[in-house]
Amino acid sequence: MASGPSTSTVNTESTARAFIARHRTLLSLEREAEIERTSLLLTNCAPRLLEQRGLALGGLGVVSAGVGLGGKILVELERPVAHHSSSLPPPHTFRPGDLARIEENISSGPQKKTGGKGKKAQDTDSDSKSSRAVEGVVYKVTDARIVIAVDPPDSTDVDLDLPERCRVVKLANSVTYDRMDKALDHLEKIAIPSTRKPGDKTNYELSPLIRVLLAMSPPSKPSDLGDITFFDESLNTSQKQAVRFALEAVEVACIHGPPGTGKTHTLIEIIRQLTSTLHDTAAQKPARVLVCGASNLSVDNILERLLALPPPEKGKGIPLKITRIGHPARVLAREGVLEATLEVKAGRSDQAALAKDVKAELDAALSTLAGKGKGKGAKKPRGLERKKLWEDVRALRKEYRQRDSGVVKAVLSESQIVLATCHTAGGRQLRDHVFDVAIIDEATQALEAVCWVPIFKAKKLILAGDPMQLPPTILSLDKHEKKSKQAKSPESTAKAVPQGNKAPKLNSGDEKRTVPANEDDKENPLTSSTEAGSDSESESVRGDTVIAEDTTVPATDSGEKLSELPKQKPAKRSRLRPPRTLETTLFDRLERIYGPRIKRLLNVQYRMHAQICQFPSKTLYASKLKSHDSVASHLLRDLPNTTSFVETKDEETTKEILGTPVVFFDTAGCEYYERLEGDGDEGSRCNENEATVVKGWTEKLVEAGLLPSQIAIITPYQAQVTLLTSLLRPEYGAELEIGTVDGMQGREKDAVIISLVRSNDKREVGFLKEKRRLNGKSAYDMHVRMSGLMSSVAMTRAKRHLCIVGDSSTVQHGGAYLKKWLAWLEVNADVRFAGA
Ligand SMILES: Nc1ncnc2c1ncn2[C@@H]1O[C@H](COP(=O)(O)OP(=O)(O)OP(=O)(O)O)[C@@H](O)[C@H]1O
Repeated sequence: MASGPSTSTVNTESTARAFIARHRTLLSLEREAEIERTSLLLTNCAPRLLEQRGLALGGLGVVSAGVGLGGKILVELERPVAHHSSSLPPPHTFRPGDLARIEENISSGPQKKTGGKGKKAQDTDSDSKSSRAVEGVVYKVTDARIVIAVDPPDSTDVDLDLPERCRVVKLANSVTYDRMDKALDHLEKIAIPSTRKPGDKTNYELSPLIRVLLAMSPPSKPSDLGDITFFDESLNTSQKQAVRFALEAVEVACIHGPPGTGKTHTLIEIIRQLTSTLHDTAAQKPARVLVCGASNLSVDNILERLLALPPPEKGKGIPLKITRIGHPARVLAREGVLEATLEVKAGRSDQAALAKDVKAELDAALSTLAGKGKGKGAKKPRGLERKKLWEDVRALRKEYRQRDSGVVKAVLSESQIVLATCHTAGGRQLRDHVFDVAIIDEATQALEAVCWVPIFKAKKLILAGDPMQLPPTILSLDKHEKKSKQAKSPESTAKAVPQGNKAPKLNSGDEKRTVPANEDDKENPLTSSTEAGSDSESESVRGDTVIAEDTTVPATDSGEKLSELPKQKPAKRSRLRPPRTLETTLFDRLERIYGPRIKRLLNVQYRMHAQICQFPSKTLYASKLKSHDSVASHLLRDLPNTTSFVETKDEETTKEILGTPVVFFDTAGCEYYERLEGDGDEGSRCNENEATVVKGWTEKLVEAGLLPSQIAIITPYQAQVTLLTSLLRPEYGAELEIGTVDGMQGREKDAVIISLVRSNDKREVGFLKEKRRLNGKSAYDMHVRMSGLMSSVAMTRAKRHLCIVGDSSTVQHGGAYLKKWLAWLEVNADVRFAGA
């Protein structure tokens, strides 16, 4: 009798099938949302509308266009003052790494598609022959300028042909989605063998790591590494525990690093331990490590720190061979960092010189074919001569490709540590490379599908992140979510959030998660067939409850051995469940499946004054987040640049301005009402009186000796950012950071001022109608941003001083979390009457 697949295999396969199908659906919605946002460019959309939505910057002039970055041309653009009242562009969404097109500025009317030289944009409009367009990658964005890195024109003798007045428009980037789709296809073939094509010879290994990630097997018992000699002895106990945990885990380890707790510090030690040549014994070999991050910034942050490590002492190991993969425009332009890029390293090798020669020959042949060969009056060759030249071109192209990929292979094969963003790890350069360990930093900001790209290349996975900070930005979320939330008032959302000490799941994501699945969900075959009501969102693992269970072991400074840890209760549920939204990250999911045993919490923070840390620690980290002695009592008055103020002013004045960690300017009763900027759904809020209070406090801080670069102003509304920028930039310049919370994640400042904006006689805060003006954030998202995200990200940026300006009587109606925060402020902050 032929034996068919067992019932458990069928069950496992059907679970995997539902999981992958759900991911595919969500990703295709997300891709659609992204295209919808940028497809405005491909429709007859007025440039003004694109600019309003932050997707285009018009009226720019080319300042310079020089070669840099591994042969790319850096085109620097700015707003000429002759044509504009201010050289500062309006708020926009351009960030380094974005795909963008430089095109001729057409002052009004529908957008025209343009052809162009260099890397040509698609020319779909025959009327636009006169206009030129070039595509590239945003390299740098400053207050007044934007720099785009573009490929040089194909032909060596043609300069970039750029219009005099330009517009830069943002383009949809489909590569990331393609790679995620590919990763899901690959996963499907691994998990469900019947989906493989007949004759497919690819090795689809269902490795122990993948089994654990798909909840097919529990994680193996950790190995016992015995005593560990730490490279960095200054690591604190929780960091050492996390290092040991990551090294001893067989398949997967998660490191939970709240703000300023040395997540990167810890990762560096892990990388050093993994790659140490001191471990080159029969039992333990130096590992080959792929280090990825959700963003280029996180990757470069690690790269910079690795490059700054001292070389090993003589006879104690060999220097690490490190290579960074990525478009040079996306790599941090700092000394050393660019040197470690594949492009620069490959360009330096001997083989590269040969490849260059071939490229020169190829370019010359192409020029001749185009009738631009050397010598006066060169003509296009014809007949046999032309045929022969084309044959040469084909042969040269082949040779160039071979030589070029040979160069890349040579550099990468000798690299022990390779760094890339998750999706770049899916590029052709790493096609046949395998690694012992993949590390993903900022894993709580990465979509799960993109994490699978590096996972397939490794045997073991280490994730680092903080599930209490901003989740990945999801554009498609609001479409589905809005429907379910519109029926709900902020108050009803607040009710859904448990109060008190019991199980206050109050965090950046929780407010979304507290909303139960609605009728839409029930009707949705995807969610209903997969128990929409019991998926990872409604069973959120974030918040105090889970962190309270975190495995923080009474420790010695050497860090505990995992094998000695008390046995933990197995997690109640260990099933692979299709996610309801893409906001459920791999980190979240693993925590839900395996419980706290899958992670270690770093519990000492090195950033905030203890009082600034108190509220987030209590509400987001179950009071486990402690302040290191070196920062627990640090104040602005301890900064060297405030010394002369301290020495010349009386104690009361010094304390008022420089000696108070948390100040709350409460505008309740002042009638400092907000204003809706723009019309209807397109509008954003601002509050002029609040902006005046912010300005006044900034002035006081600067008068007391603070540098503008030591201050950040954060507010949830783009209109308030614009207003504050116009009030403060002329005086303090770009050094003073003013922005929404998104740009501040992972950053810190000595003083942070938060302007809450909302103030109205209806006491209304939630479900704001700020449409996708800046980050594709929806009405619902703005509500969340006012509450959980504001706290977990905005307030944890401050090192020595946090100042909040807002109307307590309005803002406390913005949900349970804000209410709790304002109550905490009333008791713990120095509350000052804003109207005074
Ligand atoms: N063991 C330690 N001893 C002293 N200082 C430390 C230690 N660990 C981290 N720090 C300091 O804490 C700060 C934050 O460290 P790091 O940048 O590694 O943290 P992070 O968790 O990655 O930060 P973020 O909150 O930005 O994600 C740095 O100034 C670092 O020098």
